Amino acid sequence: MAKLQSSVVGPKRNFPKKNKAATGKREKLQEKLNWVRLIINSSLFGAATMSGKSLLLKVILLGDGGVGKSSLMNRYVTNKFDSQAFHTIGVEFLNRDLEVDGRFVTLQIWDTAGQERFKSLRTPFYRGADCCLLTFSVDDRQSFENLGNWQKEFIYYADVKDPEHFPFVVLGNKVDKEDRQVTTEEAQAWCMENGDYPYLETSAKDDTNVTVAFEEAVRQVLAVEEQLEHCMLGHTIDLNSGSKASSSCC
Ligand SMILES: Nc1nc2c(ncn2[C@@H]2O[C@H](COP(=O)(O)OP(=O)(O)OP(=O)(O)O)[C@@H](O)[C@H]2O)c(=O)[nH]1
Repeated sequence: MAKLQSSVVGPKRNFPKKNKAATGKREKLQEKLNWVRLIINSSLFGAATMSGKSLLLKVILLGDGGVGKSSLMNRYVTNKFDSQAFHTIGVEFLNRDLEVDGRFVTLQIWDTAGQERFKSLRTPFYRGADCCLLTFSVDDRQSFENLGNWQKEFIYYADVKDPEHFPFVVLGNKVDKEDRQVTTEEAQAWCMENGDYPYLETSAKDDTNVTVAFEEAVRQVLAVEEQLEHCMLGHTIDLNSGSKASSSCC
């Protein structure tokens, strides 16, 4: 059903997680280069726009460094998993075409750097996102406790006008691991309290729920769009009768 379209146009990750010595000149130069490429790339795309017959949706993965954001994106788009993945610097994105409930969608997945030191490199790319995937790792309690900070950071830098209705989806990744520090019930409770968000437990390694997670993101966006369309239709004026059509939702 889904058509693969793997086009890496964002920056590459450049240094191994444990090799701090390699974060010198080369990294700074690479960051500058990434900025230029991303400013060009991001200016070419807008949120929820039509490209040909397909709807272009921008979804963004946020969460602490090392929770598996890049691995989820790569599993979904290229069906590959790298157990020696590198930290992301700034952001990168991949596209994949898919069909959800009869709608053709080009999903533009933006993967961000979770490490605090890259904050200024990732936040400029939040604007225009149609959905935000808040990600933590079930074997890392701190990453779960930081979800609220990620949610706030996104709302602030994406300049979300109506946070209560913005489609967030929460992902508890690395469910293949045995040393869990966060239970399913705790995560579900957080989602319920913070906006009744859908919660999915994923494993980029085992390919558990990865497709389901991205499809859920699309469904959430489409549901919001349908709601908006419904509201707009509700506000059309019937010129024949001279009266305003009734509206109950907006
Ligand atoms: N066991 C297991 N390991 C995973 C899974 N997903 C990612 N990993 C591993 O976790 C590490 C971090 O994965 P990344 O995908 O780079 O994490 P990230 O969230 O993109 O990290 P930053 O780029 O620093 O923000 C890598 O060693 C991955 O191989 C998973 O589902 N299960």
